[in-house]
Amino acid sequence: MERHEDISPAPAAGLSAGNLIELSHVGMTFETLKGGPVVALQDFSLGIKKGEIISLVGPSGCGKSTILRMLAGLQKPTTGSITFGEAHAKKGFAGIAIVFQRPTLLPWLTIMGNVLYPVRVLNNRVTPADKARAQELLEMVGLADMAERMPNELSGGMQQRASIARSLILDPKLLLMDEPFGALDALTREDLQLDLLKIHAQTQKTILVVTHSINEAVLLSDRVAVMSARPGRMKDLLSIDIEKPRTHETPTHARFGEYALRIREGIYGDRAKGDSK
Ligand SMILES: Nc1ncnc2c1ncn2[C@@H]1O[C@H](COP(=O)(O)OP(=O)(O)OP(=O)(O)O)[C@@H](O)[C@H]1O
Repeated sequence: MERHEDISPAPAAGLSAGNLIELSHVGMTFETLKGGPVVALQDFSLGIKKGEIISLVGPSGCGKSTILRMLAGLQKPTTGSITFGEAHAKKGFAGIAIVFQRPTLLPWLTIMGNVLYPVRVLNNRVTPADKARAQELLEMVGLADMAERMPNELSGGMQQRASIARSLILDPKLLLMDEPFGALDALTREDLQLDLLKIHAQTQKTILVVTHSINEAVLLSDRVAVMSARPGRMKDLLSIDIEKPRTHETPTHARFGEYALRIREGIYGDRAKGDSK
């Protein structure tokens, strides 16, 4: 619970208007035992705006998870700086929550117990108001009737919904999602993507999503940050101007295809046009 210790919260006054967090010329070099230094990230700058969904896409190994870990306070950049505003103003780790690719629910607790777990850890007790809030969140993610079930009684998609509910229980300012739907089948994945958009419309959370899927990035995002191969740098930053609410039909819009192609070009260069990946 001390994971933010090594990144001092800078005053919110250091942030540009509308930004929740800023990464400024961030670099990360890992020292390895045998292979010498690995430059994972170089000169990466990004302002994350309050209330937006922003995706990071880029080739494997370009430093997406490293950025996420730095934002979570689990790693410190070797160069540059990260300015945290109100995301760190909350008690302990409560300002930032993470959803991983796997649901990581505690198997010995009910779904309600899992959603309430961060409250129990933070406050050492759970109040009726906390329980009511947990039930609200379970309703929001479509699990209203599942509160007393055990995790192994739920499908993978339902477990991931529960972990999204759990991530919201402390009302974080920033929600970090690391390939959150990567382990799900295609249809379940689509459902959860659209449900995440509904949750975002209701909560207006600031959400950063790491994804390997270009279509997922376009569907979910207000902006997409495209990264180059390692050492990861910002290659392109697009605003996705497609109307909301987005639906199952959104990917059929011409503009959706144009954004996807531009991202593909950012990642693959000229190869993108003849590339069916
Ligand atoms: N602790 C570490 N020590 C040494 N190298 C590391 C360490 N963590 C990450 N790296 C290297 O840094 C680079 C970026 O890793 P990172 O996991 O951030 O990439 P990524 O874009 O999330 O990859 P993927 O899309 O495959 O999940 C990779 O080359 C990785 O091998």
